[in-house]
Parts: sequence; structure tokens; C-alpha cells
Amino acid sequence: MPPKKRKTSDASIEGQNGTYAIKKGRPDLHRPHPNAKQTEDFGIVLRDNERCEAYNNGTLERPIETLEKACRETAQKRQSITPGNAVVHWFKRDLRLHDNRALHLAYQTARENQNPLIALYIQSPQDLAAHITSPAQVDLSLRTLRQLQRDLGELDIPLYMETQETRKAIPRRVVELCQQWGAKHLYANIEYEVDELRREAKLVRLCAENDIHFAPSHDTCVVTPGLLASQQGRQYAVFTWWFRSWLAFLKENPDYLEVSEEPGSNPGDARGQFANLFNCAVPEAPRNKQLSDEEKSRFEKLYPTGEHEALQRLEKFLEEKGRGYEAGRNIVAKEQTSVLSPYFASGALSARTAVATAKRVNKNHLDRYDQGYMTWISEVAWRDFYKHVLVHWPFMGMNKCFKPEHTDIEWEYDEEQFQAWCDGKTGFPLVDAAMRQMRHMAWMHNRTRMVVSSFLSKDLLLDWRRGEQYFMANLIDGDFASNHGGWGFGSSTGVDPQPYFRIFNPIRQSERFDPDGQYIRRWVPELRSVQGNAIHDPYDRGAAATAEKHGYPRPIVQHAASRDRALERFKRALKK
Ligand SMILES: Cc1cc2nc3c(=O)[nH]c(=O)nc-3n(C[C@H](O)[C@H](O)[C@H](O)COP(=O)(O)OP(=O)(O)OC[C@H]3O[C@@H](n4cnc5c(N)ncnc54)[C@H](O)[C@@H]3O)c2cc1C
Repeated sequence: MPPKKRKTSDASIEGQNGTYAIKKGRPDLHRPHPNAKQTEDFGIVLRDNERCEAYNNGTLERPIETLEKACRETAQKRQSITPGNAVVHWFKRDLRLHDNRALHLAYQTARENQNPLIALYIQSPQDLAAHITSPAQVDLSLRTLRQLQRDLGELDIPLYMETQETRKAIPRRVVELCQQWGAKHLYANIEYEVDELRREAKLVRLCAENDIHFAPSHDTCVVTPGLLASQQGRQYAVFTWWFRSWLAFLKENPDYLEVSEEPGSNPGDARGQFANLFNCAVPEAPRNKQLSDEEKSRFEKLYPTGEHEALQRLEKFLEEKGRGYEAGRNIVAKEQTSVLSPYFASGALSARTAVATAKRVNKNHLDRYDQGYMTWISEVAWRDFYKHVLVHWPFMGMNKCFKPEHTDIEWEYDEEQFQAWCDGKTGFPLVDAAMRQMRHMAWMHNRTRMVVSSFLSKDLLLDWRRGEQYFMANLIDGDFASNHGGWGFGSSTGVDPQPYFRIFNPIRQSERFDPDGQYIRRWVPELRSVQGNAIHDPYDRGAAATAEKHGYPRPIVQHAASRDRALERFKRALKK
């Protein structure tokens, strides 16, 4: 059955009917959650559950609706704006020329009006701090900007970059720059996090007041958030149903997989006209986001810079590993996955291009022919799914769980155990290997992300939000929606989660997904000489002397007892 279209959103943000209004001055929305005292020590602001209810029953406007309303209410004004002397594209997490919706629109407008196109990037240390962006990701973005500047330069398009310390100042600054350059048209792609949507809404109004045409574009998802709904007109909370609807939508609307052309060269003498904007210095990483020289060169080797690399990796992966993906993707030592997530996160690669390319090599099918390609397409769809979820249930971006009762679970805050988990010293070899892989590569295999998130939240019963934060602070592919979604799955507190009573046994997971211990031996040198099955549980399987000799820690918890404790704690909160 084809999906019904949701009423509150569309591929174009303009022309919608808003039905919600913010009820201002509601103290219930600011009341702290009973667990807030404990979480605030870890920078986790936790409000009571009324906020979720307010979004769910429509008495609190969603940030996407705030943006839609701003676009709707300024639409008439926008129509009256005449072309200026330039068109601006504001790059954010869309650092590519290929298949970039807003950039393409910007170039079209520039060409129609014989205007030069100017590209803009603003680094905001406050934004990086708020999103806990890892130094590895900051470095990748800055490297990508350098590459982008070169590519744009070949088209005579300048890339102006600067740092704005205060995130609140950004909308005003963007308008100022447009005015300085005589630009009457501004383009940008929408970011779906709560603060970003609200900022975008503010900018839409500010631009309209200042005679600048700005209506941001949907770009980062293959299918725009808000377009898929169940027969009852609701947002799906279960991936399987949502994915069916996603596939049906793309079959009905194949244009959603059409990639946008790259911009062409600027007309006339753009170099002469905007000479001071060419050769702009790429911003420095803020102090607390800097890498050592050794880390820089390590990450650059692991994740070479830019969209050309991303597109090559995509083609190579599909050609060499795509068919074997379904069979091999869970074997953690096999390196059967694409490792494209850093490029999706920095925007060097669009999800649309990824799915369109996979469809092409899969004889033009999304859900037939080769199982490897089909599964890979469905994995890329998970990325869309979690963004749809965040847009519809914005409280998920406010430290809340999908179901309010899950926010009531009583978590532990044992610092020593948390540190052992971070350091890869829990005494559970697969968990430790994974945490050390992340420390070295700023990346972790999906299977082990599931294992370590389950271990933190169930075996250690530590607040999953601390793990979520630690991942963001360390992953090169940190992406709020996917990370939150993954942690919601592992801790059984999110949408479509692992049921709370199904608790991964880290030793069993190790036997299944690293059967010969190759991954463990690679990342845990203390266990390299351990033979056979003992690699999964050295202290209980006759390799205690070797493990001890090399300083490998004993397990910090007993899985069976921890499991019982977790079940009891979940049941108590869920009143089972
Ligand atoms: C606890 C936890 C935290 C996670 N945090 C992040 C994160 O911060 N950023 C991030 O991009 N992914 C995150 N994921 C999802 C997934 O682990 C990574 O996307 C994947 O491991 C990246 O490797 P790859 O590019 O080789 O993936 P492939 O297997 O090649 O998949 C291709 C692409 O599909 C997408 N994808 C695959 N699996 C998922 C998934 N489960 N959820 C969402 N998208 C998916 C990614 O964009 C990925 O690059 C998390 C998963 C868990 C369980």
C-alpha cells in the first residue's frame, strides 16, 4: 500500500498549513525530571516528561513547524525581492559540489541573473561544543573545506570562511555578509537538529525583513522528513514498516533519487569583483578541538579528504564488497562495510547519491536482485529513519527517551566502571577491542557499537546518555540522529529498540561475530598470544595466566548477575 503523505511537511518547505502554536509561559515544560540532579553533573539537562506529551498532543510546536511557518509567512515578501549583485550559498554539513540541492539552486539563480555565486562557511565553536563534535570530525571538515576551496576556485567561485564565537550571532552575521556583497538571494540546506531548525526559522524572517530571499532546502535525507506516514497518518516508530513506505515512496517518486548537477563557472570577472574573498584562510580548529600532528596524519591516512575520495570509495565498495555485504557485514574483523559514514557526516557524500549508485549497480532495483546491495540500501535508509524520528519527536534531542517511562529508569553513575569502559579495560575482550578501535580510528564497527552500548547500559547499568556523549566526542562520523538512535536501540530506550529483556551476552556476541578472535587480537595486544576459544573469555577458559602476565584486566562485572539487575531495574521503571 503506498504511503499517505503527511500534511505538515513537504519536499518544499514553503506553502504549508501550520496547525500548531507555542503555548508560551508553561512552567510544566521546564520542570526538572526527578533524576535531573544526578544527570546534571554530567552536563545532561533533564526536564520532566510533560514536554514529550506537549509535542505528542500538538500543544507545542515542533521546530520543523516553526521553520515551515516562517517560510510560509514570508513567502509573499520573498516573491517581491529582485535580484541583487550576487547569490550566496551557505555551506554547513553539506561540504560537496556534487549532488547538493541548495548549491544547485543557488547556481541556477546566479546563472539566470548573470550574478556571481559566493560560497560561505561559518565555524561556530559554540555549535561544536553544543554538539560535542569530535576533534577528528572538526579536522575532517576543515580539510574538506580546503579541498572545496580549491574545487570552487577552479570555477572562479570564492569560498569565504570565518569563525563566529557566539552561535546566536550567526543569523545576523549571515545577513550582514549578504548585504556587504550586495546579495539578495541566499541558499542553504536544512539541518534537522532542534537548535538548527529554530535558527533557520529565525534567519528566514530576518532575511525577509532585510530584503533577502531565503528559503532553505531539504537535502540530507533521501526522502524528506515528514513525507512518510502510516495509514492512520502517523509517523512510523518501527523501522520495518517505515522502510516499506520509504521504498514505495521512491518507486512512486523516482525524482527523489535524481542527483543535482554541480555548479559551473562564475560568469564575468568574479575574481576581480570579489578579489578579497578568494584565498581566504580556512579557520583553525578551536583549541579544545585540536588534534596532535600524529593524530592528524593518522586520520588523514584513514579517511583521505573530500568528495572525490568519497565518490571513489562508494564505487569501489559497491564493486568489490557490495555483493558480499549481507553475508559479511556483521563479522567484525572482515572489513566488509563501506566506512563511508565520515563522509556522510561531513556532507562530502550525499545519501541520495549513495542510494542512486547502489540502485544502478543493482540492475536498477532497490529491493530486488542482489541481497548484498539491497541490505546496504536498507542500512543507508536507517540514517534517514533516525532523522525522520528526530524531526517528529524533537524531545529525543533533549535527553529524553522515546517513551516517557523509559526516562524514569534509575541509572548508575559509577565513575570507575565508566572509565574502564572508555579505556577498553572491562575484562570483556570484544567490548575492549571495540573501545580501543574507536580510540585509534575514531570509528567503530556497527556490530560492536551495538555490543558496547548494550554493555554500558545493561551490564554496567550506566546512564546511556554518557555513552552517547562519549561516542559523539570521539567518533569521526558522529551524527546526532544516528548516534541517538543507535544508543536508543542498545539501551532499549529508543524507537524500535532492542527489547529490554533481550540483553546481549558479550561473550556470546564475541563467539558469533569474531569467531576466530582476529578483531580482538588486533586491538587488544595483551591477548595476542591467547589461543583458541579462550580469546573470548580468557579468565574463565584457561588463559588466565597469559592474560594476567600481559596485564589484561579481570571482568569488572559478572554478566549473569548484571543481567538480572538490569531486568529488575527496567521492570521497576516500566511497572512490569
Ligand atoms: C550505539 C550506536 C551509535 C551509532 N552512532 C552513529 C553515529 O554517530 N554516526 C553514524 O553515522 N552512525 C552511527 N551508528 C550507525 C552505524 O554504526 C554506522 O553508521 C556504521 O557503523 C558506519 O560504518 P559504515 O559506513 O561502514 O556503514 P555501512 O555498513 O557501510 O552502511 C552504510 C551507511 O548506512 C548508514 N547506516 C548504517 N547502519 C546504520 C544505523 N544503524 N543507523 C544509522 N545509519 C546507519 C551510515 O550512514 C553508513 O555509513 C551508530 C550505531 C550504534 C549502534
